[in-house]
Amino acid sequence: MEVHQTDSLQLPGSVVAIGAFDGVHRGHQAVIREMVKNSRLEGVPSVVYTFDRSPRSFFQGAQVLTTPKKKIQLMEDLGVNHIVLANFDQQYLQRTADDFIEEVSLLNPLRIFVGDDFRFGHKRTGDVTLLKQHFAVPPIPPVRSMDGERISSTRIRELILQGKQEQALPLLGWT
Ligand SMILES: Cc1cc2nc3c(=O)[nH]c(=O)nc-3n(C[C@H](O)[C@H](O)[C@H](O)COP(=O)(O)O)c2cc1C
Ligand SMILES: Nc1ncnc2c1ncn2[C@@H]1O[C@H](COP(=O)(O)OP(=O)(O)OP(=O)(O)O)[C@@H](O)[C@H]1O
Repeated sequence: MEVHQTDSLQLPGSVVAIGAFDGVHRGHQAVIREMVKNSRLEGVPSVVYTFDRSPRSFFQGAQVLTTPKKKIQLMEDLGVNHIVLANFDQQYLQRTADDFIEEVSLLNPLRIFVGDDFRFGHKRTGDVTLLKQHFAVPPIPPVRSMDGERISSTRIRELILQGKQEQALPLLGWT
């Protein structure tokens, strides 16, 4: 697996998943597995586009579940071919939604895997409706825990803060 900075990777075809993926929890794993499976079927490389720091930690000071190093290792274990690791800093977050679409276009994605609530670009102006005007975006079914609740990084952070590690760890699914 190769790790790239922003704007440095160009591919003639690919399948891409985008997101913070903090914790690489069971929901993230399902998305990435589906993306890797799809890339193999299509015979193109799989790419995860993510950030060195989760936007939620940058803006809201949220606890970080996985360091970039751990995130990269977990992605590698899932069979991902390329990671684009953007430095999520003041300069990067000024990029507009169109700038982001232009960068992702360098990967020539056949499909982009993102959830319905995915936002991108300065002040979160880009959404899935805009992304769908440029790329094919298949639906992603939510992965839920036994109690029926959607697994999320936020929920795992809350459980850890409440000292409920025994409930948080099974949601991560790699410890
Ligand atoms: C180019 C770019 C610029 C962004 N700028 C902002 C921003 O100005 N304000 C903000 O709250 N989030 C910004 N974000 C973060 C997104 O809102 C979102 O958290 C991120 O794309 C990860 O998506 P996810 O939360 O679905 O994993 C930006 C994201 C990208 C890719
Ligand atoms: N439980 C889940 N089931 C299916 N897809 C998921 C699940 N959780 C996250 N994803 C998808 O994984 C990608 C990355 O998501 P993201 O990093 O925003 O995770 P999150 O757990 O929702 O984070 P947060 O709680 O911090 O918002 C998105 O495309 C999102 O839709």
